[in-house]
Amino acid sequence: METIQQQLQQSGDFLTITRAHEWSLPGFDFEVTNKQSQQKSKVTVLDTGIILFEPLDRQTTKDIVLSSGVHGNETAPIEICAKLVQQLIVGELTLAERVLFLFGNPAAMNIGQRFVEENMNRLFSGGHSIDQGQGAGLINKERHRALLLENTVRDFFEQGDKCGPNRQRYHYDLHTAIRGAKYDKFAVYPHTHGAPRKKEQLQFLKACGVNTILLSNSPTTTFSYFSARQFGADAFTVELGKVRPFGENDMTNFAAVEQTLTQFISGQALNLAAYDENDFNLFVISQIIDRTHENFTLNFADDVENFTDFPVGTILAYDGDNAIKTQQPGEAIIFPNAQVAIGQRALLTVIPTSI
Ligand SMILES: O=C(O)CCC(=O)N[C@@H](CCC(=O)O)C(=O)O
Ligand SMILES: [Zn+2]
Repeated sequence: METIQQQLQQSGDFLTITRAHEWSLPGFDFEVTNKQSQQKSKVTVLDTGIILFEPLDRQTTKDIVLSSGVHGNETAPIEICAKLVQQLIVGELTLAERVLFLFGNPAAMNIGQRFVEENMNRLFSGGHSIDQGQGAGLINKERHRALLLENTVRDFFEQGDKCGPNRQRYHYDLHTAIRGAKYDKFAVYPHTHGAPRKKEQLQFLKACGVNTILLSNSPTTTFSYFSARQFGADAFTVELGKVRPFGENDMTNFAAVEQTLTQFISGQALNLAAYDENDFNLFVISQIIDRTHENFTLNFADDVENFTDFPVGTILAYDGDNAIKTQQPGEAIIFPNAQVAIGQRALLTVIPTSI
């Protein structure tokens, strides 16, 4: 019978293998040879949904994490990453840098849901071990998985330091949003604790088709903030459109991100456009509204899009008896979700800004 390794080497289809092993998979490694250049790379499967690519016998300067499927129903980024992984395994894509691909929550993918028991993107920076309403500690599989992802990213960046000097660390955590949006693709730039925001990163995101950026100014338990804060990585949550089931994404919408990630991984020149603030829609997060009551309701329709703004004083939501209102001109809604667990973020508001 064909082993999992043989299956992977022949098909390159790591996503199917990952989905067949929801919570764990014994590790293994092998070498691949690029069909054009004949350059060799090492492929290491560390666990289910966790696969590392390392160039052999050549210098690297970048350590790149590409994560997707931290929310199981956000399929477009999973399909984009699965294709890159496949191309690398079958030797059709040049590898110039160390790249770690993470498919976050395979069990949630299989049920077509955001999560199984708990929203994994609230479980980083130790969120996996604190009481968020259901008890403290590693009380469910998603908490174990978040800890594994944390440890994997830590090991990846630390190992990178042994691969050469002057390294740069990156983590793009790819998502799609529940609602449609006035700006189809956008990114959250995590809190930098005073460090300047990097225009070059915004230029890179623009090349990916993402020119709307939300600047966060507070710590969070998201995956991108974890990598930025713990390891000094240039890290972003990148929203690539709207949630759709597997197979229903119009992949032509993702040509720019696919091409830019391909160039990035394979060391091709990116030819980034010069930074011009007029090319971007920049917002800063204004209010973070948590659901603190059982009866939490949004005061606008389900089809109101992300980035819709409301006049000052508009009631956006009721948290129990507390009416939550817009406070500033141009204040717009992002990620509204009345169904989140009590204690979790139910809505963000943003206002236009500049850097
Ligand atoms: O559309 C929604 O309501 C959620 C989409 C999503 O998963 N967004 C991320 C953003 C993470 C961040 O703020 O960096 C999330 O809510 O986890
Ligand atoms: Zn998401």
